[in-house]
Amino acid sequence: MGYEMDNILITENQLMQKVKEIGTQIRQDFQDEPLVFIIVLKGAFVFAADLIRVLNGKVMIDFVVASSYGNQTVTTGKVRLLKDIDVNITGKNVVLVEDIIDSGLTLSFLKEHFQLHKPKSMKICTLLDKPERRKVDLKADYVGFVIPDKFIIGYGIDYAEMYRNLPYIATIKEV
Ligand SMILES: O=P(O)(O)OC[C@H]1O[C@H](OP(=O)(O)OP(=O)(O)O)[C@H](O)[C@@H]1O
Ligand code: HPA
Ligand SMILES: [Mg+2]
Repeated sequence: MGYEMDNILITENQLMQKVKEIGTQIRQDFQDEPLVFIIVLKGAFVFAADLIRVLNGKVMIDFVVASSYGNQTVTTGKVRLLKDIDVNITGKNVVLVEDIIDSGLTLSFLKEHFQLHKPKSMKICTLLDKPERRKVDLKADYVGFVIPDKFIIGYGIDYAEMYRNLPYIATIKEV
């Protein structure tokens, strides 16, 4: 038993349009204040690469690597922080950039982790939100698309490390 791509859920054009909208909104909210984007790898790398290029003004970026799914379609429940940030975020406006919030465990772990650094503000920006599967109470400040309870792939997001290269978001089916 395995999985393969099923239907396209969000097209390349829809993604581009939404990324522009989110970028405009963030800049409007912070005006000309400098921002630090913390990008949650691996999944958020494609979304973040597009997002930072539609954002005007001063933007610093850094990366964390967090993993909790492995080769499964359900969370292991254990978030492993494989790489932490290098930049100093104390007193800075921070935006955590994620590809998807599903159970919410990854971001609630990271949010708590970064609050210890005492940033000036911390916002959560996610391309996709799957609220039906939440295990912890977590809300994002910027959400691209609210999606149904289906395992998705593409645009940086994987199943067992595959499919990150797809330019769209698709569902998978069991075969
Ligand atoms: O809300 P949650 O249930 O925690 O799920 C969301 C997280 O799961 C995925 O990461 P994953 O652990 O698959 O690592 P990856 O980014 O390297 O694919 C995704 O990129 C998010 O970081
Ligand atoms: O739907 C998903 N697809 C891929 N990775 C994920 N991590 C959390 N939810 C998902
Ligand atoms: Mg993954």
